[in-house]
Amino acid sequence: MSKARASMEIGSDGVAVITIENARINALGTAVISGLKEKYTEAMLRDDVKAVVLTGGAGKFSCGFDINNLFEVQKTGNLSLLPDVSIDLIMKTIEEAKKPSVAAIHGPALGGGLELAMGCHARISTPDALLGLPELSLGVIPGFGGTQRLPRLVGLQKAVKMMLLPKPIKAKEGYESGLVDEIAAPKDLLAVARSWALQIANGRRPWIRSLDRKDRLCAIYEARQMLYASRKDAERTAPNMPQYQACLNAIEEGIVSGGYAGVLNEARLFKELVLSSTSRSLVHVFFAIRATSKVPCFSRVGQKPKGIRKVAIIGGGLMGSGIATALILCDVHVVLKERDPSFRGMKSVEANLKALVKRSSVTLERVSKALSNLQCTMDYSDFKDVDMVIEAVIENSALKQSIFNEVEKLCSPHCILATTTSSIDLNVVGEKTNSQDRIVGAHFFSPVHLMPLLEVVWTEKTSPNVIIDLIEIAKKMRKVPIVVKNCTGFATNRTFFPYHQASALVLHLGVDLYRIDRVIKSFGMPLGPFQLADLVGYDVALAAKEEYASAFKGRTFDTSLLDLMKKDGRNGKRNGRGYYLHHRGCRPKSDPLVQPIIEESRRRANLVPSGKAISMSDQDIVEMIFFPVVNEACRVIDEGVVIRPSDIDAASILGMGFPRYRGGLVYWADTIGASYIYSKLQIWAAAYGGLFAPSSYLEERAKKGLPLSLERSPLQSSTSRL
Ligand SMILES: C[C@H](O)CC(=O)SCCNC(=O)CCNC(=O)[C@H](O)C(C)(C)COP(=O)(O)OP(=O)(O)OC[C@H]1O[C@@H](n2cnc3c(N)ncnc32)[C@H](O)[C@@H]1OP(=O)(O)O
Repeated sequence: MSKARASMEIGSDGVAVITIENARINALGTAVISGLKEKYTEAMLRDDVKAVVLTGGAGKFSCGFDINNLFEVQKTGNLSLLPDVSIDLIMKTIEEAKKPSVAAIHGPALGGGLELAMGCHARISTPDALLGLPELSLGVIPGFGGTQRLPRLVGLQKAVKMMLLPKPIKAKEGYESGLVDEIAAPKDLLAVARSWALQIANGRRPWIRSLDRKDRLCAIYEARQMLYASRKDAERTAPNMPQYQACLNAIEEGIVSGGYAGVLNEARLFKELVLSSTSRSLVHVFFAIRATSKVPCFSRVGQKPKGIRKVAIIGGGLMGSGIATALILCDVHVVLKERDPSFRGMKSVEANLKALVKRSSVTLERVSKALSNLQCTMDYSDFKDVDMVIEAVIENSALKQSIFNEVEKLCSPHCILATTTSSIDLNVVGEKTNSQDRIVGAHFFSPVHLMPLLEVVWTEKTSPNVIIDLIEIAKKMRKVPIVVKNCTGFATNRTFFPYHQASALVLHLGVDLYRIDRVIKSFGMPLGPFQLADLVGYDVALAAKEEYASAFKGRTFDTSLLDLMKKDGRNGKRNGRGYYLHHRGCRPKSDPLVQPIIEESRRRANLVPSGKAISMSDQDIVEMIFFPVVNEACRVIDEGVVIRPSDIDAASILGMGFPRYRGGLVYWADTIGASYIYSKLQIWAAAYGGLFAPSSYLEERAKKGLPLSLERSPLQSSTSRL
């Protein structure tokens, strides 16, 4: 790994090329920032330098301020660890310098990286460049002048969109919106940038300081109207995220009081936000998500993935067709085996792709390329040269066993045998094969082509090579892989099974169903538990309930609610009648006719013999529903089902929709404290039984005053092999 620094090369044309160099992504850490300051100062002093080209090494411009530094500031609370980049480096040293700078951008120019480029007097970019200000996703706002320069370069509307929906744009869009001045082929990038720099120095092109520009800004009253609308939108779509309103305030201040005042105000707001709980949570999530694929045993032995190019999928149902869609979109050749000659799976893949085009997630060109990777079949003749088979048939152990028994004979001895089961023991699935070392679980979340999580499930017999290959393919599919040990429900579903049970219990204590959904939604979940149950369907919920009841005896809450709902002809969204009434194209509506069913279920459960509803605050509801979930997460950690506690944070956000700004389930629990959670669970366990019984891990952490997220040392860990 190269040293973090800025290097400088001075050409005979009088152009100094200053290059940001920091590992793979050129993060702007303190060494790079002081290096840039030093090289710029030298370039300004030297008579043989007429102009500067600023670029990044290793095919990337810069992915922004080093997030490790943000974390350090949050950990210590020491704001003086933040270097003065905005005023000292970008404004005074680059933008107001006596020699012009041109940014030569390739690869990502994100956050502080793009802000550096906007401080230059022109920007040349290769077509592959990615330009964006994703700071809001870290709970802060752009802090190197981005809230001021971007609107001045691309106009207010575009700038607000780029900051609030922090999805980077490509060079072409950057050029069309005025952010990029010219697009150059990678081989010509430096030459074109040099030529621009010299032309600006010679007065043959305008010397433009972005912060001084006014031509792209609209009148103040118009800007205020636009920002007001964005504020209203953000109040709805990003509640509990102060960075959205702060960003809009920062932009407005710059429009009203001018760029310099805007930059000063932005720096002040940035510092406030860095120390906010939202930013701390989001920075934690940034690292938690990236940590999931770091599996200690692989780094120890240095295993490398073999590369999966061709995959066979058995079953073209919802799961199989979703996996096929995701794979062909990342250029993996897929053989989709179906039983039905009408190839319904193929039609579902086409429908998935069509929906993605409608959402503007993919282009038609990409769709036709993806479809050329798909081959449909009804037999196993094309399985000989596949690198991996993914079985995606119904949850039936005998069927799965016979499939793998057959497939084992047809495929190469190195072919990975993956099952999508969410409930059957992997050892049982592979029982009829001689290839238990190649059997692995690929637990996708539905809809597969949209959901970002993949649980990679291993047994004692799974070979580490197989796991590393699955991690690799997950990353290729742009999914976050979480490596989990084989157990009922794996990590995510198992952790969240008490969520539904506790919600039902709260309902049976007399709390209104729709209130529970409202409270949980305002906590930040995308849907309340009962609306979710309608969406998933009752058969799935009933099957899961049975499974958990037998796997985790004495820890479940038994009610007849779902049976009564089904008896009344209700099956959730599937037939339009559940806890809610579902009509196509309309929001789900509460249904008063559900109340007698609930009453009957309450009567049977007899949790409150007096029949008088227990009075609960919104906080009580949240705690009673989520603390048992935290408790189960403790067991999952303790049993070594996940590699590290933060894997649960990533899984809870990506698989279950736990609010990202709360940092994930375990992180959130630690903000409350193990001992409080433990004491609450003890009280509820005494009153309502095993669903709430505190786990030994929680008890230990509570009594020792330790956070739940504190990792055990490897020697103490109960993780057996990974
Ligand atoms: C003051 C300023 O306004 C504030 C800022 O600039 S805040 C920073 C704003 N920038 C960002 O948010 C960019 C964040 N990074 C990304 O979006 C993506 O990492 C990327 C598009 C650059 C690359 O994506 P991808 O190729 O999938 O690789 P990814 O796994 O995400 O990252 C590779 C490594 O770079 C690290 N990394 C990425 N951006 C980083 C950053 N800005 N600081 C520190 N590390 C960073 C990741 O942690 C990861 O490290 P690891 O290998 O040890 O896990």
